[in-house]
Amino acid sequence: MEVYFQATIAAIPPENNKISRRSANYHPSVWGQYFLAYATDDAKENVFQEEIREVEELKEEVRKMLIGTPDKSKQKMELIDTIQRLGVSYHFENEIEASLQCVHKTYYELCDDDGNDLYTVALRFRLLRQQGHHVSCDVFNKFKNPEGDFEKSLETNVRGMLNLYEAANFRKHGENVLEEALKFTTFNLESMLPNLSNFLAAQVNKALKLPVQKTLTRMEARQYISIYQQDESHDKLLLKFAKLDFNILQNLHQKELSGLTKWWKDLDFATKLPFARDRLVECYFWILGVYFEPKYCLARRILTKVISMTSIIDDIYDVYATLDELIIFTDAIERWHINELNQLPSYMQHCYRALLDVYTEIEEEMAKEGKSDRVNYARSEMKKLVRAYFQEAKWFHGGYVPKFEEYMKVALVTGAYMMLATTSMVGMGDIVTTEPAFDWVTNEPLIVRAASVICRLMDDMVGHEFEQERGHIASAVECYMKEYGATKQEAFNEFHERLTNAWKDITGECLNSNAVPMAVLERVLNLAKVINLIYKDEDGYTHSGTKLKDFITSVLIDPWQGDWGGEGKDSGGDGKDKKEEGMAILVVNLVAMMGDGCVPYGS
Ligand SMILES: CC(C)=CCC/C(C)=C/COP(=O)(O)OP(=O)(O)O
Repeated sequence: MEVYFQATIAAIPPENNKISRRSANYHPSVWGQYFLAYATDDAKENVFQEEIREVEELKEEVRKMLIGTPDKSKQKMELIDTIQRLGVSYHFENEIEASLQCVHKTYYELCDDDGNDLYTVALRFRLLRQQGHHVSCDVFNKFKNPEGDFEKSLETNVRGMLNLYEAANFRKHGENVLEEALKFTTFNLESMLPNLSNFLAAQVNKALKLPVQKTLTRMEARQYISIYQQDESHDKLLLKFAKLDFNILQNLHQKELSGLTKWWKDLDFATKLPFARDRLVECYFWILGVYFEPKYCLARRILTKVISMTSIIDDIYDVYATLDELIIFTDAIERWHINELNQLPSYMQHCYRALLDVYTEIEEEMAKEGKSDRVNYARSEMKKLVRAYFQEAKWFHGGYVPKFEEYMKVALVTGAYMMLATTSMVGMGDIVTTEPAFDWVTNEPLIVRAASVICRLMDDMVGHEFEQERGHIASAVECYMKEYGATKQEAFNEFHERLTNAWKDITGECLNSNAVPMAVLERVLNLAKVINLIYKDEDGYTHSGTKLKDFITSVLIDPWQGDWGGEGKDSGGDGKDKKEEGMAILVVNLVAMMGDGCVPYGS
């Protein structure tokens, strides 16, 4: 590595006194210090002991309901699906896994018994694949006529069609029957949409926009609770439990975010590095998509700090720094030692110190569990990322447009998903076995490459025009168009195909999880889901005042209001006012309730 940097330094002229810098004019933070207000308050927490007891009781009732429903029945499948969509399945992981294993063992007989009940066959298929169990898609062939087309009679079966659509989204490569099913169901669901009741139309619309395969648990819970309570046959107890649990998790997350806001405020990047995106809350939401469960609070805190630092570093490389400064900065990160500080310009010093501090803190945390060796993997991935940032900076400053594959080789790293996938495992506790799991993830397994492809292509498709205007390295779009003499539309068509393939790769890898546990694969899958949510149609992270602000409000600010039984309403509207309405601040002592060793930040 050192030889590489010496050679580069020699080729670069000395620093110019008149430095011309780019600017991206990023908007300031949407949130400022809003979440500081949610700091832990012991006095308030004690007030809600009653709610804690109630939720615990409801949880046990739901558990009984789950255990009491026969494993192989259609009712059990529906109950599991509802529990998962309501966002409460993390309480019943063992019960659900045991039940689905049981179904998996007799899968083909069960599908035979279902006859032509498409709804149940498709639901079972999806639930099993979602859980990482491989089952064959041949079970759908029986719904085709002798000509090889799906039966015409299915076209009026909305619920069957909807389940087949959701199942088909869990296809891997080479599953033609599912390819056909996806086309068939998408076309028919779109055509029947104007004639459906409001209740069904809401479900179909939601599925067409985002299939279950790509939904994030907290976002899905927020939306599905609304849908479920409109279903006349809904279970009141389950609905109440889902709403209360949503509020409790929201409260835990608010408190975590309060602690992180304090950390961010003290760093004061907004003043010291005003050219950079100030997006702590958006970064926390990103990582909340990766893991929301209380047991991952340490992992969440680690990864939020790392992604927030990455965002700043990305802007240093992409927007502000001169190439000369980047040479020294890249070298300093490679050496990773506080002694490097003095040679850096003062704005870089601030970032460098904060970066080293974050990893030192992680190391100290992990040492308590005897797992500090994991941090070496994370640090080395950060160095790899920064080397790739530097490579892109050299391309930009040299006016070089790489060939498409040459670009992708570097840009898959600069998307940061390889680094984040590795770092996501650091704080996950004993589910990760240090050596095999970290050796696996740092060797760029297919699932991590596929998530990186999704990240890079989605980012470049929505961001390339804005970036080119202010001066930025050629993106995948420009590289592809230049190399192949293609139009923008042709480039986009190619990228859409690559995105579809990447999702199939991810599904396939989740069904072959021999190398690492499903809990680890899920983090990578979730990273892909987050970029898909935030970067669909626009760069919602950089321009975070619209779409992403609404997502954050719905998951992190608006609680569910009273009337837990049936007609409870989605609070909507201004979260701050609602927050002050009593139940809105469900200040619960989560440490006591979850009993999982989760310590809120700062305590
Ligand atoms: C996944 C991570 C690290 C998220 C943090 C924020 C970030 C760097 C987003 C991509 O920004 P960008 O569109 O400027 O990225 P790039 O410069 O790589 O195109």
